[in-house]
Amino acid sequence: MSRTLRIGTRDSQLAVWQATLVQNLLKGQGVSSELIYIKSEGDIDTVTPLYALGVQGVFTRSLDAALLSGRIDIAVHSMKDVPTQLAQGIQEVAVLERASTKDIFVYKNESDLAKLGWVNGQWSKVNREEQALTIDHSPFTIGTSSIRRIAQWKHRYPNTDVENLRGNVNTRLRKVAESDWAGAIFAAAGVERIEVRPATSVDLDWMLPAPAQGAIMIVCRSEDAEAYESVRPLNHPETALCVRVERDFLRTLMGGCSTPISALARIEYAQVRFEGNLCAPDGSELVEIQKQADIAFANNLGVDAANELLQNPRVLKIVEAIRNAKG
Ligand SMILES: NCc1[nH]cc(CCC(=O)O)c1CC(=O)O
Repeated sequence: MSRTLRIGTRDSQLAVWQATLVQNLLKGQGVSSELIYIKSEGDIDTVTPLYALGVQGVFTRSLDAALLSGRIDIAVHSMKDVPTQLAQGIQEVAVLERASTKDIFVYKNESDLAKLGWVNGQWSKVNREEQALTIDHSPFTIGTSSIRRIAQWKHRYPNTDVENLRGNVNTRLRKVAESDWAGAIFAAAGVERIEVRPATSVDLDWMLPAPAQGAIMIVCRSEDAEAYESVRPLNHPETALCVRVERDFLRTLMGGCSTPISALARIEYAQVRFEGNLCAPDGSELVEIQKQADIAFANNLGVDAANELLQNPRVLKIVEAIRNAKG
């Protein structure tokens, strides 16, 4: 293809890193491209918690508009920020091989880790009631604006105060460093890609990530067959399958991003192993599910897991609580 593809990206360091990766991969396929920077609503308002911005796709809508108006040919997204329902006229082209899916806790004082149950380099089982006692009377504050992280954290550690923490990865790292909080939660993929993961951090193995966390998605206009053909070879089928299962789970339970719904699918020995959960926004309830299927039969795994959960009256109550919290 002789055309130079215009790659739309947000201008945060992480977004540019991801778009440059795509540019380099395309170059390897003999496809030339240039980066076009587009500001998103999520970058302009860096104060309001994401779940309170009230619209879906705060990081993706201006890139969608740039695609549809022909200013750019493809857009590169952190896939977990992309609404499960793509905008009309836009299609998924490729999902790159996934990086770490984990959430991590960036802490200030090592002594706080023991209170959280991190003993001898691993997470011990904690019991909500015992935990309530452990960090009772010593105010324990963490930073995050993710309703999903807040709910899972508070489910495990009920006596935590959570402070709003918005902005791109670098801004958030600086805010934590300047705060008097115990620490804050980040996606490992984000801090590892741009090589700013602090040594004072631990993987939150007990927390399930956002659907599609750690995956990069490339989209183009639905009718742009040429862009599709050029970019499609970058697709990593195993990652694409796993993130589709995770997003099916989210969409079937209740469409929308920034909900306290988590999901992770992994391929091991030709099996897709799926884990998902949903939480009441205040962390008081958590219901989880695990399911697996042979790769060849895994297409409906996310939908099936969600439908199985929806048979449970506790789940229906949580879904209701999530809807009301968003009201
Ligand atoms: N919502 C912001 C966002 N979108 C993607 C990432 C990190 C990279 C990824 O998870 O793919 C982050 C930062 C974070 O959650 O700490």
